Amino acid sequence: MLVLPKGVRHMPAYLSRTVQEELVDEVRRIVQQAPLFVPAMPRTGKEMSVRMTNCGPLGWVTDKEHGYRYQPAHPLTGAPWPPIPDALLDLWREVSGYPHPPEACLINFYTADAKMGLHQDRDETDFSAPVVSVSLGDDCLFRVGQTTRDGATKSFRLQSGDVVVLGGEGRLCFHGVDRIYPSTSALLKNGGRINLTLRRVTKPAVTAS
Ligand SMILES: O=C(O)CCC(=O)C(=O)O
Ligand SMILES: [Fe+2]
Repeated sequence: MLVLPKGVRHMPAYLSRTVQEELVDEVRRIVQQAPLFVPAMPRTGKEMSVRMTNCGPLGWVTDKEHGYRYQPAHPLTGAPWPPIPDALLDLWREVSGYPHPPEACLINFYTADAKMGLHQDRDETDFSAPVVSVSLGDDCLFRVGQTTRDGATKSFRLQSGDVVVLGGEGRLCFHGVDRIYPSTSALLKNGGRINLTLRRVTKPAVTAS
């Protein structure tokens, strides 16, 4: 049995094929309004291999000049990001254990040769909310480590419809995508993998009771 760090949950086949197809349709609609952009690393300007867009009140972006950040508008069009689809808000309510909605949904698109290096998700101010991530399309080899970069890592395959939650002690675990397995899913007509990552960015305002 694969034992994951505390707070890291892998839920295989969590989403039905019907819900996966609905989400792909939603992503198509989002990409029409908020086109995929090429993220670049801070300072070096080195381009990442994934293509990205977002939905939600905030979107995660990165470029050479200003680095990793969240902003309410698309970096190329300046338009607000489209709303997060209800199916994803439902998923967040089911699995997050967090009483406030997510603010950002990063949409990563991987072609057959794309990957994502080991990193922590730490551009948010509220780490008490988990990161909830959905896989659609081709399988990938996902790697999860500890909260330090040199900690031991475990690798496992993510398939279309799988959900991963990084929460609690696992919220800041290093993770990345080592490779895509081409032609392992028929969900996306032209192949590739879509990853949807839901995050709470800001601490909710304290309301008087
Ligand atoms: O594609 C994935 O499964 C992970 C994506 C990710 O870690 C991120 O966007 O921060
Ligand atoms: Fe991440």
